Amino acid sequence: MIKIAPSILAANFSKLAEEVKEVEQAGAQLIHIDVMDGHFVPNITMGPIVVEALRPVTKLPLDVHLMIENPDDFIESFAKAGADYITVHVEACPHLHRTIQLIRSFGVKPGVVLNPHTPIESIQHVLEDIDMVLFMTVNPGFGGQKFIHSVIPKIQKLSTIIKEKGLNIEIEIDGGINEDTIIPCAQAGATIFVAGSAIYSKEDRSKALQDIQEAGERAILT
Ligand SMILES: O=C(CO)[C@@H](O)[C@H](O)COP(=O)(O)O
Ligand SMILES: [Co+2]
Repeated sequence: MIKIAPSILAANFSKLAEEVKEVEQAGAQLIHIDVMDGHFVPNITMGPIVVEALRPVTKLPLDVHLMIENPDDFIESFAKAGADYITVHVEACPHLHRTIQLIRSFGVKPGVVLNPHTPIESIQHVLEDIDMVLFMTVNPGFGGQKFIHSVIPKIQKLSTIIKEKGLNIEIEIDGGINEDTIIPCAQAGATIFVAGSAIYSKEDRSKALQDIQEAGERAILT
């Protein structure tokens, strides 16, 4: 099954609650929250108070993507604010196994994010400990960028390893996802797709979301 996680980075922040409710009604399965610190990535966005404010607004899982240095310092705050998934960049975690344990200690599902150039070998020793791998298909920091196709072989490779080992890990894709780019990612084995501008820039968000989801579902049937 193909799940869509709209990224609120592309939403209208002056009415964020309505923007979240709209995509929930349209059939979204998660809400993706992009946290940027101006150090790990060249942009600043939102912190735990936004997660806390959105928690009562939706029943959907909150998928918190931390693009920050020293994520260990903020995991408790995001967990207590209501995150369901917390994903950390392998490039920002010198003690990745400890960070994953810390996330799980708060009852939150841990995930690891790989930048487009980062090999999957960097996470091979934590695969038993995580619930999600998030592949960046743009360089993190901004919405509305162009999808990087060279990530697809990595998705295929990890998907094969997950099947061979019988692991229960979701593969999520983030960056430049639309009706066309979802196709090779779904065929490579990904199941969760973040979409920011491809949903929130459209007048009919419901149709945009459903078109992307249907394109992904068609891709795995053919
Ligand atoms: O994490 C990020 C960017 O760093 C993403 O979640 C973007 O917010 C996705 O936006 P689109 O590429 O779908 O517009
Ligand atoms: Co993201």
